[in-house]
Formats: sequence, C-alpha cells, structure tokens
Amino acid sequence: RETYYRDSIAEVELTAIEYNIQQLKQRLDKETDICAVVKADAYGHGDVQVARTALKAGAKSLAVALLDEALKLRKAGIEAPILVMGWTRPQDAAVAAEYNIALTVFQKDWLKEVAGLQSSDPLKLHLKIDTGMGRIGVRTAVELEEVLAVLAETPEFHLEALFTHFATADEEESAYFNEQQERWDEMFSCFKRNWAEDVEIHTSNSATSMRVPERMDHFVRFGISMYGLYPSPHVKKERPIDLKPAFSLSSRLVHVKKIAAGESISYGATYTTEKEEWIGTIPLGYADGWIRKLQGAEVLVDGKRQPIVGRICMDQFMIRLDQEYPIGTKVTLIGKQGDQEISADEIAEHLETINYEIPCMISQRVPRVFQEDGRTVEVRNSLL
Ligand SMILES: Cc1ncc(COP(=O)(O)O)c(CNc2conc2O)c1O
Repeated sequence: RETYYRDSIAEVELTAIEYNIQQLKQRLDKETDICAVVKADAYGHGDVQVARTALKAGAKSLAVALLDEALKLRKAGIEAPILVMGWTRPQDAAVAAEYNIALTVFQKDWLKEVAGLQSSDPLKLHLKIDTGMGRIGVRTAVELEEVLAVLAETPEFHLEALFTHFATADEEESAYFNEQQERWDEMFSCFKRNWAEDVEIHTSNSATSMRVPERMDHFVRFGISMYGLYPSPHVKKERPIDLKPAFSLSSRLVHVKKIAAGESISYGATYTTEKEEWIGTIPLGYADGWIRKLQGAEVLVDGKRQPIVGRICMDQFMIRLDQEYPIGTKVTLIGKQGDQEISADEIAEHLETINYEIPCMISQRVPRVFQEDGRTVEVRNSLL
C-alpha cells in the first residue's frame, strides 16, 4: 500500500461515486447504460480507482479525452470499452486499434489518412456531430455523407456510434438546448438515410441525463455528477437526483503563533494584524493547485470558518485562527467539519469559475487517498 509523508491530502470517497451512479441509474430507463467520464484523471479524483469503482457500480463503459488516458486505463488492466472523445492524431490510430480503444471521428481527411496507414486491427469509431457546441464534429449533411462514404469503403473501420454534446444543458433557458436537439434530429435522420447498419447513439452529459432522463440514448456520458457535484447552480436548485460529493481536501496546522498588532504576514507583507492574533500555517500552496487567488477564502478548523490571510505561497499559506490550537490540528479546505461545509461550489464561486475546475486543479503533488465508507483502501502518491 503506497504511503505519503505530508499532512495535505485529497480524500476520494469511492462509496459516494457508487451512490451517485445508483441515483442516476434509478432515474434513467433501464435500457439506458452509463458511460463513466474519467478524463483528466477522473476530474482530479484518480482515474484508475474511479473507473474500477464506476464499473463495479454498474457503468458499462468509460470515456476519456486523450488516447494516453485510455492507454493508462488499459495498462491498469481495465478491459471495459473506452472511448476517446477528443482528437487523436492519425498516426496514433493504430495504437488505439491494438488496445481496443474507440476513437472519435469527424473529418473525412483524418479517415483517409488513417486508412492509408494500413493497420490490421479493426478500429472502433464514434462519429461526432457538432449540433452547436462549436468545438469538434460534423456540422452539415454534406460533411456527414462524405465521412460515411469513406467509412463505407474501409473494412477495418467499424462505426459503433453517433454522438453529440450539448453546450447549455445545465442552464435554465432551454432555447439553445432545443435548437441543438432539432439539429441532432435532422442529422440523425440524414445518417439513417445513408447508413444501413444500426449504431448506438449517445448525446447526454450529466445535466441532460438528469433533466431529460427519457431521452433515447443507448448510454449517457456521466461526468461531473458522478463525482457528486451539480453541473450548475440552476441544476443544483432543481436537484433532479440526490448526490454525494466524493472529493475532499484537508491538511494540518504545522505552526501556530500569537503575534502582536501591526505585524505582517507573507510575501509583500499584504496582511498586517490589527490586534494581537493567533496565526496558523498550513503546508499547501499554489504548487498543489491551491492558487494565490484563494487569498481571502476560508478553511475549517474545529468546525469553524477561519480566513486565509496574506499571500498564498508555493507550498504553504497562513490563516487567522479564532484561538490557539495545537500543532497537528486538522484543517479542512474542501469538505465538512461538524455542521460546517466548504464545498467545491464555494471555492469555485470565490475563484469566479465552475466547480468542475476545482478538483481538476489540485495537482499531482497532493496524494489521493481512496476511501470506502471513510476507511482508507488505497493511496496514490505520484512522487514515490
Ligand atoms: C464530450 C463530452 N461528453 C461528456 C462530458 C461530461 O460532461 P459532464 O461532466 O457535465 O457530465 C464532457 C465533459 N466535458 C467538459 C467538462 O468541462 N469541460 C469540458 O470540456 C464532454 O466533453
């Protein structure tokens, strides 16, 4: 079992991942499967461990952004279907075929280049339709027909699915979402006129799968809410299903001092005590992803909110304490203490960003401690 030699850790509650998958499963019709989106190291939660948990909880497949992420899962012994949802370089398609990893296609020239590379293994492909995300994907019937023509003439290409991605599924206003659904219906009809074989379709992210569970998808691509976070404040208010956040971040006080009024803290001496104060030092900094803009946010000590004072350093930051505490006292940066909680949503709000970014930004220098019902079952320390 790996270990670690610092007091700052990210704890990932795998039971919460299972719970969240169960909540979605109960909402979907029984023939709609769940694809666990574990890209970006499972949104910072630990890709291999989350993938295993999700599959055990009933997810039938996995989705990542990069071929490298898919290969890491394969090398960890995961055999479930994996889709790379982003661009893969044509010269790397043969590696995907070798490891039975499905790729996303949306350019006829990409297909022609891959066909020319003569890989022997069949290559599984999902065709991406851009119905309004404006990122990657086929946008017109003409483009679609051209891609299908190349697919039809290349025996080693196996078209498994057609998919799209919604840009505003988590918003209150549904006009753009409806426009994308109309474009999807048009493109899907065009597809069926040009392709005889059945393929799977998948169009839903967390917001769509929770808010429109009756959508006809063979599977949904479940990301942010598998981790127990709602895709937006609006969906959090709607609360289509109950969720348990899986990610928490904690540390311990390593230094506590009482200083007189008029004393300054940290680089730039930007904070000066107005009266006699207790100051605590915490061994986490911007190299851990706890960025400098978090100055002024709060952490929990003894179940109480304590403000971050002075500039956050690369490896440490300081807080003002309401009283003296012993060295080693637990500090919660994301998570609960008693009836108090500092959520990823609160940190995101302080940073004027979205909750997706928060677990993703906690760097690999912070050990991931995997728990089941609060009991540590595995540790991943990227330094050792
Ligand atoms: C193509 C695709 N499908 C599904 C998902 C899962 O979405 P969810 O996490 O809302 O369930 C994403 C997430 N993509 C991103 C999430 O944040 N930025 C992104 O590009 C995605 O890009």
